[in-house]
Amino acid sequence: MSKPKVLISDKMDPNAARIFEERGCDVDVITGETPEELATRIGEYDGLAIRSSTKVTPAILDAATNLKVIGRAGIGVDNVDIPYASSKGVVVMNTPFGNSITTAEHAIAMIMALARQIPEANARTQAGEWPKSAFMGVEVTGKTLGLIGAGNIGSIVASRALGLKMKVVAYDPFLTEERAIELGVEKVDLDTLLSRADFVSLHTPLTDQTRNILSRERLENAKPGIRIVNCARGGLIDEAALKDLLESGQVAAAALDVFEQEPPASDHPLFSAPNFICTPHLGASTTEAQVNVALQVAEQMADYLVNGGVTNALNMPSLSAEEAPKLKPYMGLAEKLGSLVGQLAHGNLEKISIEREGHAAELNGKPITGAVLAGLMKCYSDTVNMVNAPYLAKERGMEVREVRNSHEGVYHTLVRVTVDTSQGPRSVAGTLFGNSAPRLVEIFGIGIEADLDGHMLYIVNEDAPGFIGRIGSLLGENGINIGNFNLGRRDAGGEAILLLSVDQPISADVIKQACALEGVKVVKALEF
Ligand SMILES: NC(=O)C1=CN([C@@H]2O[C@H](COP(=O)(O)OP(=O)(O)OC[C@H]3O[C@@H](n4cnc5c(N)ncnc54)[C@H](O)[C@@H]3O)[C@@H](O)[C@H]2O)C=CC1
Ligand SMILES: O=C(O)C(=O)COP(=O)(O)O
Repeated sequence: MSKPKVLISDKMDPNAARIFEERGCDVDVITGETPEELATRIGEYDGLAIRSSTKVTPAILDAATNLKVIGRAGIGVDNVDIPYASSKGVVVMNTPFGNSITTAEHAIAMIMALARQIPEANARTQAGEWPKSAFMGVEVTGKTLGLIGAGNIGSIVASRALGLKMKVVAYDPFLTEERAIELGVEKVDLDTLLSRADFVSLHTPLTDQTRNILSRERLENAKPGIRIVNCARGGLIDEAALKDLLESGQVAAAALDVFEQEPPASDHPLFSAPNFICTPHLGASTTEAQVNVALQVAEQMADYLVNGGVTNALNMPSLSAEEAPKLKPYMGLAEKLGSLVGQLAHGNLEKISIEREGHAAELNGKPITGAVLAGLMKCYSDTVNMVNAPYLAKERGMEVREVRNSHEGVYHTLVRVTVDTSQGPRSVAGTLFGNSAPRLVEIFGIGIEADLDGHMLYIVNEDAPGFIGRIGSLLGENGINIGNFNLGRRDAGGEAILLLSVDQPISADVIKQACALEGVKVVKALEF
């Protein structure tokens, strides 16, 4: 098998490339390309490792015909179109903790820089002035810091600010009272926060709910002389309003690490505003954080590409490196069962139930469900996989039910897939032989043992003497060699099933001839 290929398209610590190579991937580091250049190149890669500069748009994803995983060496993923990536079956991962301390420290540095006007004092001193009387700072001790967003980074900022003897209030709809007490912060609503805070620091992702959270109106009604720090995302603050309010003095000072448009235009209005300082999206830029996120993203991506392990994915459930090898044969079985149902069932499949029995019930069910759905929907789309299958199923209004039955039946492990069809529920079931070889053991209530592999012929007929000879002759006359012959029947003389594996695809003409044989009810060519 050829090695997975990974492209690192943003500046990343060299440890990332080293880990990819050590873990069995080929890696190219090509940074600074235009979106058009990236679109031309991306088709050859299985993995794309990025920071915030690469924008993974639908156009890039459409061109990424081999892409399986996008790894964000950092936290924010607003530069990746996750719904579109999901619809394309591409896993999106981030490294949610690797740079949080560093970013929190940057926010604290910004607070201190604003409090003492360090950047401007430095610039004028080095320019030959000694402007001692031009600068009068404020102490942070005893001041109130308002945190908008108290997740990983916000919590670290809170602990550092408390160490600086600030009082901390926080607005975060997902912050519980218990967690607020644990953090030593007071949970308040946004208006209260803005009316009480001397300093505000933003630590939310950019979403439809947080965009423009510091709007002109909110800034105008905030405590006069408020100082604002944004080390989260551009787009959270109305930049034009911020400039006006810095000029009027309503906002005493502001520090931005991030801008709505990055890089900002060289004549960005804020650049001429008083008491404004900024850094070029440096929140995560320390040696420690960059080593952390590079190692982590490469480990996670290589684990997925090489072993199927899933960690910190934003669009699929996690699957540990220990679980992945145990689940692999089950996913093979599940996909084949899904595919069998998809090929045999007619009409709209509105309800599907995936039942795990015995050993299978002890495993993480989500990947098994994803694989069944992927197999099932292969009939409708050739780009479906276990990442996008659950999304596609939802889009089609399919009701998916997972059932666990830890009780062991005839088989020590079993996966059963049942769909509701116009003729009532229809189910197929399979097991693993020797814990690794997928085997079909039942179709529509009839016991039959078969390997679902390659070209197959499925026949339902009336159980009567001579039929096997007739079908054997028919295939022989058409030059079709039978590899495997599997039989099952409901009862003697009743409905019987024949599942043959053959060495070549079966033509429509042969199907027609088989349909014409006496006692035949259904004939279908299957492909696995
Ligand atoms: N400047 C830089 O270089 C860096 C920036 N970041 C940014 O910082 C953001 C926060 O990172 P983490 O703390 O790790 O994320 P997190 O997910 O741990 O925390 C985000 C918090 O925001 C809260 N939140 C969501 N919607 C909200 C709303 N409408 N109002 C108030 N709070 C809301 C969430 O409940 C959560 O507690 C990231 O999304 C990223 O955009 C992260 C790393 C580096
Ligand atoms: O991790 C994040 O969310 C960041 O914003 C860091 O961005 P960067 O990797 O420095 O481009």
